[in-house]
Amino acid sequence: MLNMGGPSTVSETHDFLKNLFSDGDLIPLPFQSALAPWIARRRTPQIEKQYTDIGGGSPILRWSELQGEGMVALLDELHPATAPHKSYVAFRYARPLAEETAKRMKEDGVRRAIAFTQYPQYSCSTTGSSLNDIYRKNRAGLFSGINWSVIDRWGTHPGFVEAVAQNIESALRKFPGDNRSDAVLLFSAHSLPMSVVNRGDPYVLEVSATVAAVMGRLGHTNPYRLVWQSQVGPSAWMGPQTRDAIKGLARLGKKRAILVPIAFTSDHIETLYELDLEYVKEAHELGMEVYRTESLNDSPVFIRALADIAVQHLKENAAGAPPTSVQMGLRCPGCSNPTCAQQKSFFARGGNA
Ligand SMILES: C=CC1=C(C)c2cc3[nH]c(cc4nc(cc5[nH]c(cc1n2)c(C)c5CCC(=O)O)C(CCC(=O)O)=C4C)c(C)c3C=C
Ligand code: FES
Ligand SMILES: [Fe+2]
Repeated sequence: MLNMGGPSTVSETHDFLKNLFSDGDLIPLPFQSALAPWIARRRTPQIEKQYTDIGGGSPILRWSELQGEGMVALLDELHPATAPHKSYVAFRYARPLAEETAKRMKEDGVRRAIAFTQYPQYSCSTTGSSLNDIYRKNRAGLFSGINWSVIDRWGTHPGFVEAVAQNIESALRKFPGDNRSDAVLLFSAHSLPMSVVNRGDPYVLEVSATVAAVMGRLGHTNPYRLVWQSQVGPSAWMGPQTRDAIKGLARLGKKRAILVPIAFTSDHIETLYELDLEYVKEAHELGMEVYRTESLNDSPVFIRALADIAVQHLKENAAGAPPTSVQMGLRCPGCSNPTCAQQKSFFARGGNA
């Protein structure tokens, strides 16, 4: 289960940021190995405060383990042909990193693994970076003997869409029935630099597809927009920004909105800090009544969806389907990262198969 991870305790924040700013697949910097520690050190106090304010760390490891355990328990029932199943978490920037996971998999004698991204929508900066990481660690011998296949995206899977829709419906019930339908649904996803969007990264399209599927499932009961949060630094990022959108809606006289985090499956500082402690509060000051939908966290509908996605993948695999999706084979038209090409051909061969 691939994801970026987060510092489980406040004191791990610096290492998390150092790993993040060292990732050339996410943020290519000149003199990266010198600049990354410097930027990380400078940002640490501010980000440490945010993790302190949300309860002393990121809950992502706890949620990932719970989701993984729930998923494999269902998998043993739904797909006994490949049982027993076991889930491992591999984070890109926090413990457990791929090295640690590789070691545990080796100890357990794993021969067959699915690299299952926990980002619903594909971006080369997220899932792509995690796959590049596994590829590099494999080249260094850490995953030797393991055959791989990949679940690279699942942003329109009906079970995932259902889990999000149910959380929206319960948030909407916080408004009295007669003014529920004028509440604006603001789907909010982590933004991307325009340089990445313009390289041809599929994320913006895929997040839009999730939003369209969720609105279809809800029967278009409410007006909605897709907005983008958490941009960092001075360059141009995908917009409109979530904060500006809320201000704009308040200016237009809108009184009610629901914020829907749509590109991340568990709580993190963006939901618990940025949305809850900043934007919801600011909206109230502007006279709006705003709630946020629950993150998927321990949603049984979501855990069932993860199992269903894996079962579908295993069945297709048993029927002779290739180890990666057709879509994963295509590099961004503007890609100049040689690792992307090597990684794609490695996984298309089934890893070490
Ligand atoms: C699926 C969501 C995400 C995409 C796409 C994404 C792209 C992306 N991010 C940065 C830079 C930073 N991101 C940071 C934190 C961060 N990013 C995501 C998700 C996505 N990022 C999350 C969930 C988090 C926070 C973890 C948490 O607990 O909330 C940070 C560090 C925080 C900070 O210093 O402000 C940076 C930096 C880039 C450049 C990028 C696309 C190229
Ligand atoms: S950046 Fe998208 S494939 Fe390389
Ligand atoms: Fe990010």
